[in-house]
Amino acid sequence: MTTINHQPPTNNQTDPRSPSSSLRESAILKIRNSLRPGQQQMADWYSGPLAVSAVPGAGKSTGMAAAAAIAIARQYQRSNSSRSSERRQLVVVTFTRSAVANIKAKIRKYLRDDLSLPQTGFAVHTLHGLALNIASRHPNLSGLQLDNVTLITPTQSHRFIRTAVEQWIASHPGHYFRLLEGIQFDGEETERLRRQSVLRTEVLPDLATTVIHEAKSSGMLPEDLRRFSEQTIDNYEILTVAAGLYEQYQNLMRSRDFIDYDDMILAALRVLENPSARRIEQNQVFAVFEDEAQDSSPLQTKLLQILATDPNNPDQPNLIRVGDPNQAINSTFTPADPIYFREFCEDCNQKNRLATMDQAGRSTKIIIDAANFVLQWVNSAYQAKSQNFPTPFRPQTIRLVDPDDPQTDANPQPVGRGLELYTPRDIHHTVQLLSQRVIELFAQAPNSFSAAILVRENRQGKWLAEALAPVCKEHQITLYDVGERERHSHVPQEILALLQFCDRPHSPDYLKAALEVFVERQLIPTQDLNAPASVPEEFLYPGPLSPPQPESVQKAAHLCRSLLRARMELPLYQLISFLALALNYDQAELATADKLAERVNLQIASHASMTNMLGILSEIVSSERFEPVETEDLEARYTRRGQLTIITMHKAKGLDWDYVFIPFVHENLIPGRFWVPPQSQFLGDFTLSEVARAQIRAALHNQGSLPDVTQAWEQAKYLKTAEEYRLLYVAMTRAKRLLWMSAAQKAPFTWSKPENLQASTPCPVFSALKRQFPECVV
Ligand SMILES: Nc1ncnc2c1ncn2[C@@H]1O[C@H](COP(=O)(O)OP(=O)(O)OP(=O)(O)O)[C@@H](O)[C@H]1O
Repeated sequence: MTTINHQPPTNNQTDPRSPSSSLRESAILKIRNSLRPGQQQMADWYSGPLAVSAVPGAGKSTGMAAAAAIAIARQYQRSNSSRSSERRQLVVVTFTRSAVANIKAKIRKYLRDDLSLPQTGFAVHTLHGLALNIASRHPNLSGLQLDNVTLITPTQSHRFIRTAVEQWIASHPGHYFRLLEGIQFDGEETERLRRQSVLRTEVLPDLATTVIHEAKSSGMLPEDLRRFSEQTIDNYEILTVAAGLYEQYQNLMRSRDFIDYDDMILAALRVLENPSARRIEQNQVFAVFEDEAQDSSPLQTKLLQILATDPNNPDQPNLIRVGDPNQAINSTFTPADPIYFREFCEDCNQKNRLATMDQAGRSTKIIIDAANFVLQWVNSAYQAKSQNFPTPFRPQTIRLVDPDDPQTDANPQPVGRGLELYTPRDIHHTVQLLSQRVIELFAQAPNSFSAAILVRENRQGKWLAEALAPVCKEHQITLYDVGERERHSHVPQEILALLQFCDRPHSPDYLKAALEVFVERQLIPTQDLNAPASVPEEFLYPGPLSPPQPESVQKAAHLCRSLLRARMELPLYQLISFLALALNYDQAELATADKLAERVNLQIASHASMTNMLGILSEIVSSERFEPVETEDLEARYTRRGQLTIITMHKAKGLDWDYVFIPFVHENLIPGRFWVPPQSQFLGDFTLSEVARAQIRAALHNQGSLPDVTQAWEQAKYLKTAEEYRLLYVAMTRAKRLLWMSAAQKAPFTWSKPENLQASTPCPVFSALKRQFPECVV
């Protein structure tokens, strides 16, 4: 472990003779002694940059809260002794809103109970919250008039993205035609219509959303992208297309006073470019502590670095960044890239300012052994395959804590074998084995343990929740499906899609969007929707001469016609409730739909028309203004004792449970692979969005010449599988006493059709675990 060169500042020191200061010093010492060595290094920080690279369960959050409280106490002393009336504060930044609440509570507790200080002198924010704060304090510089702007999240189906695509197509017929031709095309009319639908509603919106986020949150403008595009040669000129889409989107946003999350960061940075505003902001802050630093994008990092800089000592930002590059699980869908945090760690290391927290007390020994094994196995498998890419994990071994560790029951005793590896016959057998184990565990001590099932995607969770419900009911085990709660947020969007279709059934886009909702709700089988959507009339009302429709298409058409009939027959105010029933919503979703209906009907009461209804709903769907603010402490809700939580691996990050079940460790999902959907294979064996993303990353990381399409696609595939393995590592390290994993011999190929079972290969590292830990194979 590296020792930090932490030196108390000499000029501003407290008068050591003062009784209150020596009391405070002993309180600080007491907190420090309650920390383990790595955490103490954080607590010993006085100034300058410090990187903390911590393994899972090392106590990052705990250490950061203690270090923050100590830093605040020292700041009090400093300003008291200099008799300055100016109070600078500590800014703590973390990734999610629930983590904000958690850290805030911990810091307050240290200040109140241990240090007898007022619970002030600090602020905890998410990065976006911090940026918004700065931007709104200086509206003239940031250009953000908060009363006027509307915040949006540009998803693929967002109307701004769709409009940007349409506008780009209209002004770039040549490029568009090249895409339409793809790798081969015989000019056949139905195929042309189908390809148009794929490009307009799938490929280009996907390219736009990916590129806009990737480029924008790295500080790239459309013209930067255009400049980079000159370095690439490919038939479609993907980066040029991407730059065009980005430009259209920016124009739209600007003309309507809309902003996205990246704009918030950019707005704050604009403020900080101004010397006097920068000074004002910097003078309010004495240091910045960042948790989960592996998840920050380059612009976010820049924001923190500026804010943490003391204008009187600009070379040494007072910045602690804590993270774990091995838990970076957002890089394939956000521009966060563990590369940046790794770089910060290396920089700090050269200055002897890297602390490594490699001891963890969360899990029992065998779980730690298993996680270490996975890390090494994956790294060596990758090294054997290719030397061209960095290994998925930073080599780092989790160590058990010392015997005198402050955490009570650190590295607890295992329950059962601690690690249990199952190979059920099929997923129904998985449910049987899993429920047996759950019943046994809950019977032993019903309310004293926490337990969770971690799934890779919400559809698995939904299926499991249904399969487990009867058993849980019989044994009075509370089942909490986190995904179900989230599904409610889709209600307005789904209702809007169906209403738009009812309003204009002959629009291919609206028809397709409605069909997508049916597929998502599993009311019709998964199918290529572009074909029916490109000929709405023939699809809805096939004439005697039309070619016969396959059964899946007939079912879809039937469903669509029933909606249109309802539109004709029902009064407007009943429409939303009818659609909710047609979508087979569960109780809670129905309640959400009712609430929505009530709200919409109230707003259109004086002018009840379909147009007004659609207007109000689009507003609700496309702006974030209406998003319910989470007030509940979600982390506590997810980890409640005596409850079986079903949660995705992504959401489980940062949390832990006594028993963790990971039931579907199959190769097709972990590590999975990128595949090109059949409908867009006419463009080639790659996706435009992933190629563009890899090229932008290469440009950002100054990797010399940009990769061509084949190389970029290879890089994208590498990034994806590397990240999936990190996700598995995060999932495994959530367990304290029992880690239960399984890979059934038969599983669905896709979880949109869980009933279609086929022979399924386990994730390769699962087989390796079985060989390495034969005593754990059940
Ligand atoms: N010094 C300590 N004394 C007592 N308990 C501790 C200490 N440090 C950490 N813990 C406990 O260890 C567990 C893990 O801590 P924490 O959640 O802070 O880890 P983390 O490093 O943020 O984990 P991860 O990165 O895996 O999310 C928690 O239950 C916490 O209460």
